[in-house]
Amino acid sequence: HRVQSEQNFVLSDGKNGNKHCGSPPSLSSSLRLSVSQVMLVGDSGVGKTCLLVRFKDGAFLAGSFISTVGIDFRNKVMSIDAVKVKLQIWDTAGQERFRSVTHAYYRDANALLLLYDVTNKASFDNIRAWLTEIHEYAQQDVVVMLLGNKADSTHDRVVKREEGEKLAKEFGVPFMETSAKSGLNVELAFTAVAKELKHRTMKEPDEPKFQLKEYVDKEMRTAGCCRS
Ligand SMILES: Nc1nc2c(ncn2[C@@H]2O[C@H](COP(=O)(O)OP(=O)(O)OP(=O)(O)O)[C@@H](O)[C@H]2O)c(=O)[nH]1
Repeated sequence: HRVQSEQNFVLSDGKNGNKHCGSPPSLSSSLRLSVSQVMLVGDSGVGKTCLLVRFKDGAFLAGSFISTVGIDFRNKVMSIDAVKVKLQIWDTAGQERFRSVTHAYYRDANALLLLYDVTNKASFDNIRAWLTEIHEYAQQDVVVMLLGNKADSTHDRVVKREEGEKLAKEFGVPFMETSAKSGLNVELAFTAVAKELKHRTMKEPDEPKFQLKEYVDKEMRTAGCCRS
């Protein structure tokens, strides 16, 4: 498949060549490491691979559409409040025939980015089925965020932003529109999830609980809903 997998993340302290692998190091706050698994799910063609490539490489995969086979992953380390958050991001195949492969990975996911394509009504209508599947296979406390991708395609749009907002509200999940092509909200989507996961695993006793939905809503308001 087009995305090359990465494994064995190593965090180096950059001073004397010491390396800290696996479990969170406790030397200093700048070396604290939170590791989380994020899965991209949704119908085939909604733009899961492109979203991941945009986030990881800052590029858009233009040209012919090559469907993901099975599952693939890439790592990205983000700096959240002086903590290194390593996201292991699983790019799943949207095609029905790979569904059993995807099911096997749900259990280990800490967060799910559930995508539909704003130019494809069926992909939006299928979100309910995806949420049922998530409920069945994923951990009860998994973080779920709904993303309406391809928001750059103004002429081909068939799903209004308000429809996405309404569906997300019904299921109590945060929502934003994204574009792997323009970069709209891509960084924000992953940052929001990384913040939530970091707070869950490394919350200081006196730190207030992080409110993911409030954070997303505030960031969207600040940016006038659209930022890349
Ligand atoms: N205009 C536009 N096109 C996009 C965007 N994201 C993806 N595409 C296009 O949509 C097609 C499918 O993108 P992929 O990322 O391969 O879709 P996928 O969800 O990974 O598909 P599967 O691997 O089959 O599950 C490609 O032709 C992309 O170029 C976007 O934000 N805007």
